[in-house]
Amino acid sequence: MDGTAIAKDKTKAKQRYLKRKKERRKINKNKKPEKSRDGEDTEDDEDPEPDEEEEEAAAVEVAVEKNRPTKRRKVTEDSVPVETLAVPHSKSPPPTPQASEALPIFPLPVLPNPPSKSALALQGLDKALEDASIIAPSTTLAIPPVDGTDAGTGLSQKMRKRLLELGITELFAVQTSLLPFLLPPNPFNKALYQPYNPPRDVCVSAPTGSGKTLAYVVPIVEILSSRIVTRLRALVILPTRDLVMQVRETFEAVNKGRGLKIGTATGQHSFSHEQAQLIGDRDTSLRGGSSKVDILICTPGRLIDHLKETPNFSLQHLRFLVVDEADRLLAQSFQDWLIQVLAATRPPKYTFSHTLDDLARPLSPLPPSSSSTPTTSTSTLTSNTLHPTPTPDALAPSFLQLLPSLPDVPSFLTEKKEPSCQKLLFSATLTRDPGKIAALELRNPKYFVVQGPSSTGTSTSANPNAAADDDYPDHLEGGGALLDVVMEKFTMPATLKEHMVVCSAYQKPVVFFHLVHSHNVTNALVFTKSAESTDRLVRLFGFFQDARKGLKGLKDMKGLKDMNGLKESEESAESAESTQIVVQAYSSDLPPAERKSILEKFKAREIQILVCSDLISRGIDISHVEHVVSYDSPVDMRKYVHRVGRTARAGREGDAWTLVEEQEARHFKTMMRDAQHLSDVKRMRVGEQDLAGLIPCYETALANLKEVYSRS
Ligand SMILES: Nc1ncnc2c1ncn2[C@@H]1O[C@H](COP(=O)(O)OP(=O)(O)OP(=O)(O)O)[C@@H](O)[C@H]1O
Repeated sequence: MDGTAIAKDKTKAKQRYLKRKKERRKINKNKKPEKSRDGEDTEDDEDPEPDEEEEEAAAVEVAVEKNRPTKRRKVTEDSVPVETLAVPHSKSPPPTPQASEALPIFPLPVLPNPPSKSALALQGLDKALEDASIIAPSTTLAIPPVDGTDAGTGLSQKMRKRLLELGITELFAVQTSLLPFLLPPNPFNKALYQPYNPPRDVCVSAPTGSGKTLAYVVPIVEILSSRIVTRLRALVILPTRDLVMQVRETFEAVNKGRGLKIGTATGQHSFSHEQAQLIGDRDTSLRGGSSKVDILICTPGRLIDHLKETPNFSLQHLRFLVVDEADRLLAQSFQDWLIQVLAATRPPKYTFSHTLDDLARPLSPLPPSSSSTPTTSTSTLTSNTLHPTPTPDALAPSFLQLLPSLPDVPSFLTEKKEPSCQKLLFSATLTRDPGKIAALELRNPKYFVVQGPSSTGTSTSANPNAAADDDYPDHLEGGGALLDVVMEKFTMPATLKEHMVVCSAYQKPVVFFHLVHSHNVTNALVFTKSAESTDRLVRLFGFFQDARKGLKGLKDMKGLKDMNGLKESEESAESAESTQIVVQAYSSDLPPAERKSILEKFKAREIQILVCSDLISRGIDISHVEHVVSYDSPVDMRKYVHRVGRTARAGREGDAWTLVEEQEARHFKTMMRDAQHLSDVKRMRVGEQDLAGLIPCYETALANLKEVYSRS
């Protein structure tokens, strides 16, 4: 706007201002204006002439207003009482002229309180989890006498007899609930095939060493014992070979006298050797498959190899699919193993329009995307394509559609049938990741959770009076225990004692030696972060022991009793000299046969300390393990739970020691605090005076180790 325009506007504004003033004066004259008693002018009594500033303001207002789409009034916070904001317009008293001009004040934006972790955890909670059976870890149930009733356990006389022979006199918590569920009284629900009323899937979360293996081995043996023809009816998938061997032993022990055939596939033997163990007929094509085993225990990699390349290897007859250490296996995407396994348990989406040639074709180990691509083959049954049709019992009911049939005549053959495969998932740290659980395509899953008294709210019967968590919905039974499950607060064995020692990196090996010599930490599993770390610690320990022996020899030779600086070392050497501790490395670098032999020696107590990486942190069950040392502290809570769970199994006592380097202490404590577990881990202080006696031998061992590494 140029100067002339502003001047014009200024004049117009002034004229308007004067006009309004004149009108106001007229009105005031008519109203007989009052002078205040003290002579001050009332509000309306203004200067006869607007001063320069007023004019300026009026001019600027005009200029600004021209650019505004609508006129707005400036409202200060003080101008309208806050309370009026809460009153709805319709109910408020007629506004005063000033109040009516004011716009309501809206509260300043503030961030809402963040939802609590527990509230977040419960969002979108799976219905199945809401209905979980929460079992107190202390629950037990005596095995009913062989000649009596099963007392609701579902166990047959034969099974009760066998368990008692194995020294099992009572059922552990997880078994007390799972056995009756998997072995219901109704024989139809125990049938090998249940095409019209398939069984519910099961997810089990129970602490380490709480007897999950028997909880699935017993029902599988019970139900499969009714079979007449051997078919592959139970598939157990585990993450490592060592676990496969261990679970096989349990199956063999329970199956004794039942005649079920048990096989393994881990890649320990040649592929053709395994094929010969698993499949009876590899030459003819059999739509129903062929199996020499009733139960197959395997690792996922080898299983996929057989699905792809072993003729007549079929999962159509599966009654049980067990995924043990489920969270670990679900984290492995190896060859999409899960998708392939699930697809192989379902019938391909074929129509009834197959030629008999289709039936004569070799059984494709993996039907091409069996669930997703329907075949397009058309029916042309001619006499020269006729082959002997497979007997119906060779096919599982849900696969009967592979038979040539009479599509226009509704019959039991055409009625929809579900695969009878019941999925059983187990872990001490079962995942709650909805994506991973969804990938399993569970059928109406039932959760069983063995959970200790909750620290977060109302709990299992073991702690009914615990304070309720505010965020916890009332309708959820099991109270805070379920919240703990959802928030992955894992339950530890009640008989486990946990300790942590914070030390410097330099001190760590000697703190370990101190634990061995002063706290009798033998019959121990020691976890390191890598195979290399395992190797270094074992060598260092060897040099340390040699140095102590040397020191003892020196003492004997010189008859030294009070030699300055050596006294303490001598004493500690003396205390350990009687027991030469055998320490052995166990790592993935070793060939399978050697690993097996080392484990056997450890079980036979020929080795007192086994140093290993996390290779055997899951599932391995060695009853005499009294101590677990996390020499390198675990990076996450799951690892911690599985490591410490190698001791204090089946109700036995055990100690877990975690050596935490100073710079890792914050991470470790935060991890424990987040899992609401920090208060359960007792801090043990190891002072310099505790280590002084060991330092000379440690220094010697370090020097020797350095020399070895500098040579290689
Ligand atoms: N009812 C029982 N009575 C006595 N011992 C039992 C009973 N059930 C299981 N056990 C023993 O308890 C030990 C631990 O069982 P198991 O290996 O099945 O634990 P788990 O729950 O699978 O542990 P992890 O999560 O570490 O794999 C085994 O030695 C097993 O033989």
